[in-house]
Amino acid sequence: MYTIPFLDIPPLQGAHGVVRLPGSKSISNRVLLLAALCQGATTEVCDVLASDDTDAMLGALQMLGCRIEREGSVLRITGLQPDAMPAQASLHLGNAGTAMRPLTAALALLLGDGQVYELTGVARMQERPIGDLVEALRQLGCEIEYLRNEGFPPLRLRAADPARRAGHTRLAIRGDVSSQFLTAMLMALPLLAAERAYTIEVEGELISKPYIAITLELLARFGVQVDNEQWQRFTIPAGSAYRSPGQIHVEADASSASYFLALGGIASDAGQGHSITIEGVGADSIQGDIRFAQAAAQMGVQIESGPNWLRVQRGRWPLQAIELDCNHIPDAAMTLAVMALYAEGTTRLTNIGSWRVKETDRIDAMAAECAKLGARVESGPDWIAITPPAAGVNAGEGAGRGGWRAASIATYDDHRMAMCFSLAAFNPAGLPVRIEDPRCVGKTFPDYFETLFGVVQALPGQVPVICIDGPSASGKGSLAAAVAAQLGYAVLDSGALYRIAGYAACARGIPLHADHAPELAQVVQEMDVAFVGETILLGGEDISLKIRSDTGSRNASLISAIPAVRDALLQFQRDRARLPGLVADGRDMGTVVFPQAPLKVFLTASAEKRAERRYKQLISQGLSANMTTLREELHARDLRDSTRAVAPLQPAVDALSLDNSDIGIEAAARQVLSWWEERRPFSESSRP
Ligand SMILES: Nc1ncnc2c1ncn2[C@@H]1O[C@H](COP(=O)(O)OP(=O)(O)O)[C@@H](O)[C@H]1O
Ligand SMILES: Nc1ccn([C@@H]2O[C@H](COP(=O)(O)OP(=O)(O)O)[C@@H](O)[C@H]2O)c(=O)n1
Repeated sequence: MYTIPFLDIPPLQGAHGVVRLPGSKSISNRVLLLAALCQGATTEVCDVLASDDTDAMLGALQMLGCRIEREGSVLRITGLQPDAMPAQASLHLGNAGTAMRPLTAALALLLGDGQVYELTGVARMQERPIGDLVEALRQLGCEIEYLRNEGFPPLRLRAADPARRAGHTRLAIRGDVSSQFLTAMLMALPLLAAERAYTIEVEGELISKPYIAITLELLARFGVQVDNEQWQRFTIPAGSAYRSPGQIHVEADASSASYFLALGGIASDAGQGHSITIEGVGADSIQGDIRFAQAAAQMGVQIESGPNWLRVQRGRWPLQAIELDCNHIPDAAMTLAVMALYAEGTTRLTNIGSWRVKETDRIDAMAAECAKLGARVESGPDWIAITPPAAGVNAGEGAGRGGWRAASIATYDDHRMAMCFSLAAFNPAGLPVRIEDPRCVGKTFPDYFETLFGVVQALPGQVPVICIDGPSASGKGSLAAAVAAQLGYAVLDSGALYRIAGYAACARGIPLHADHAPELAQVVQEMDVAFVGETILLGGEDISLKIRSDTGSRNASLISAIPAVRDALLQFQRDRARLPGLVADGRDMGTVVFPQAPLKVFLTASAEKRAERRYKQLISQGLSANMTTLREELHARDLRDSTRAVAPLQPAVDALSLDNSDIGIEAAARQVLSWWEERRPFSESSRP
């Protein structure tokens, strides 16, 4: 997961490969609660989603006394025993609607005398309505107080008054704000239905029926058969009780699949034999969002499917604009809005009023961010219409007047905003896209960007590379790591490669001399190197520290002067340029390996400072060091590195110099990041 302030996605071109998606959030949180409501029984839940929202549910269940054991991808959950639940509890449910609503209902019915529970969440959760659910529960005699604003969490629950509850077996609930209210009641009422039936009347048109279908399907798997009369009246028969299915499998998230269905339709060129295969969810899914596939197909995407897989390719191109009532796919419909950026004509999505009460007001958010990209957007209380930017780059100010603009996309703490807008990186203008606060995908798909980068290709030469070259111990490695951490980029420590090469050659007894160039190049080609975090393995042997010794440094400097060795390492280094970007440090990153890099830094520090730093570094690593020999060695190495015939240490003509003798690593990183920012197109162009 990228836990950085923003993630820049370079312009992308193609997509091909296989993705396995994480478990469905809707199924995971329902199953976790249902398993917890099977008193005393143990349920094995396989492939449950690991995310912020499921963590919120699991944390709450654990606090209530539920036993939860994890073994690989299986969670073993032993149901709550009401008499063993704590007298008081305060549950923080983040921004997880799928935890807040059903837990409110189930706990309101479960609480016994003297028990008092408080349920709260993040600020946005405190703006998400829950009044209709509370009203429904109050019809059953439940005691629920609003602790801040009427109609919104946080809530305080106390035991229901049995006298007031008696005789109430019918209740009404609104169905037109959030289907989660009905889901919550459907999951809670079986706790009361041992002796009498309960009936729920839905007031108003029921939105998001597919989510209710998931609820009913899962209730059936846990032994409760609900009678569904036309989606308007639901009866939980007398004698209902939860029974653990023993084991249950969570299918992959169909809403998450929408991004990859769109991706294939936008970027997997069938002519080149490219496709995106999605594993873990398929045609027989119980999730309503699987019907996103039909909407995508309507826009021209080619989709094949089987029981547990989907395969997708680009069909019609550009995509076809559509007009669609999206009530059946409220979450996945956001992906259609971004696909609309690649369609011919205006796409109009209607009946999406529920977008306004989700993680953010998604209609406003979607409108604002599509406009930043240059699209023309209109919207109303429950609809949005998007006309894509013209194909070129927008030179002027203002949205909707011309071509594409490089935008910094605000994500409003909404995972779906972040995932949707990653697809804007395929814009025909070849502009990068900045996704602010990419960590928000943790709500349902923590590794979304990693999964995306695993199957997409950047435009040739468009993976950003920042080069940091300079003399020994000037701080290149530290600076590269600090800059890369801020941007979510990988690091190439090219010096380590020469150190490893020197070590490998010595281990084979080959003199580090130009006379042995062919054998040395051969050794380099055969090196079996693995980088595991900070650890470097050569043929399985941990050589991380050994190559940092004085001898390791000298050997690296000697072998690196041999052209055949440098040639042998060239492609390997270039191949490290991977999405979303790379920071490369060494001697010739800017001059030889990545001559086209958009930012090259030549890092220096005084000889005295460098010797001191290296001395301290070696001592702290437990290696021996002597200041006098270190100074001499550094001097000799600088001389050798900068006077050798091939790829000598020297600044690239377009490199920026940074002397960090008197500034720390953080200040140096700030300087490099500010140079980098100057080279990014977002600051001028993303003003709406
Ligand atoms: N700006 C700085 N100020 C103080 N110490 C630094 C600075 N930059 C790096 N160092 C320290 O100097 C040592 C050498 O830095 P390193 O990044 O390994 O240099 P290089 O990769 O250029 O050989 C490390 O112990 C590091 O913590
Ligand atoms: N791109 C590079 C990186 C390192 N090298 C060589 O490899 C040696 C060790 O590199 P390093 O970056 O680990 O050295 P330090 O700066 O850490 O002392 C250098 O002295 C160079 O001779 C190179 O020739 N080209």
